[in-house]
Amino acid sequence: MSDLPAPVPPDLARLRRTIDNIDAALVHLLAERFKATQQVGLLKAQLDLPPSDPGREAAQVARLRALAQDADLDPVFAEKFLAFIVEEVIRHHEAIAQDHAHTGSTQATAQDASVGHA
Ligand SMILES: O=C(O)C(=O)C[C@]1(C(=O)O)C=C[C@@H](O)C=C1
Repeated sequence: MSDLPAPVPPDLARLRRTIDNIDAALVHLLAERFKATQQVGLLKAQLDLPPSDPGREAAQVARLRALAQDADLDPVFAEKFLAFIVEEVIRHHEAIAQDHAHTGSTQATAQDASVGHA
């Protein structure tokens, strides 16, 4: 019996490299999305708008479900994935609004956030 790890079959290794590339792209895409929503949170706090917008979310869900269907992705999964992200965004918006309420101003402007200074 050897302690060496079992060799990974070439097809599995190739597919895992593709998966790793896709996961990296997802991380970068999510980072960009959160940079944009950070600016939205600052704007909403400055304009005294509520953190969540159920009408906007309903439109996003309808659009993503249709896109998912066209792309052969389970629309239920697409909806859950969006809800997971939006829930986190709303938590961020609430924290920014609280900060704004306590200090009288948000620590960064939406413009600062757009160039990565937030
Ligand atoms: O578009 C907005 O108003 C946002 O705050 C962004 C966002 C999103 O992450 O897409 C988050 C919360 C809202 O309920 C709707 C959408």
